[in-house]
Amino acid sequence: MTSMSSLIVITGPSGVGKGTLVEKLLERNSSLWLSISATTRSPREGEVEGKNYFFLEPKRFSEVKEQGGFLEWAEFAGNFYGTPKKQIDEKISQGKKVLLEIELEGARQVRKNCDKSFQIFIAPPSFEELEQRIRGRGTDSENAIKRRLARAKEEINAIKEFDAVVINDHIELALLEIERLVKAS
Ligand SMILES: Nc1nc2c(ncn2[C@@H]2O[C@H](COP(=O)(O)OP(=O)(O)O)[C@@H](O)[C@H]2O)c(=O)[nH]1
Ligand SMILES: Nc1ncnc2c1ncn2[C@@H]1O[C@H](COP(=O)(O)OP(=O)(O)O)[C@@H](O)[C@H]1O
Repeated sequence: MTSMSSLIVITGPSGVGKGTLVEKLLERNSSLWLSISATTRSPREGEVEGKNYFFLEPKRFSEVKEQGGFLEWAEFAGNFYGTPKKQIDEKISQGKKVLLEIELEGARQVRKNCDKSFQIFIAPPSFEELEQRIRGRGTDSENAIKRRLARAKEEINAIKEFDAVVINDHIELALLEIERLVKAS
């Protein structure tokens, strides 16, 4: 089975439910491993260093970037985000499927630079519902919400670039669909 993908990329607009879906996927599938990204964004209430992100000062982020420490990186809504290279090869060689929950530019870099990835786009049932979810989450400033919604339009326009699209309407149905795709990838 040479066609198996060990890198699963999950992309989709902010507030669509990526974090919620990924958390449940990890609980239910022990063969999945989530890559923890580095970011220059400030931690939200309840976010934990090393669990949600590695929170880095911009200077430190640049150093890691210059040293080639990121598999991919991108700027999103005024902050930098990157996937640390360390551990990814190790987890793949242990037989894990590695999940990357990243935005569009990062997904494009992975497509270009990595041998084989399977890329899933998570779409909202509607733009209105997306806005309600971001606002309902209650974690972001009005400015951050506006930037995320503007970016969401560009991301949704890139939907055709992805191997599969899953609409996150009923969460259990979305999870089953992602699990089916991951198994088949
Ligand atoms: N390219 C890239 N994007 C990332 C990485 N980590 C997180 N992201 C994306 O950055 C965007 C913003 O993430 P975050 O600030 O946590 O906000 P949220 O999506 O609104 O919860 C999301 O689309 C994430 O998927 C990474 O390592 N690389
Ligand atoms: N299928 C769904 N139906 C309704 N609300 C959802 C669904 N999936 C996630 N949510 C809610 O939407 C909000 C944004 O989800 P989150 O996982 O933080 O999104 P993302 O990681 O894509 O930014 C959260 O409040 C979450 O509980």
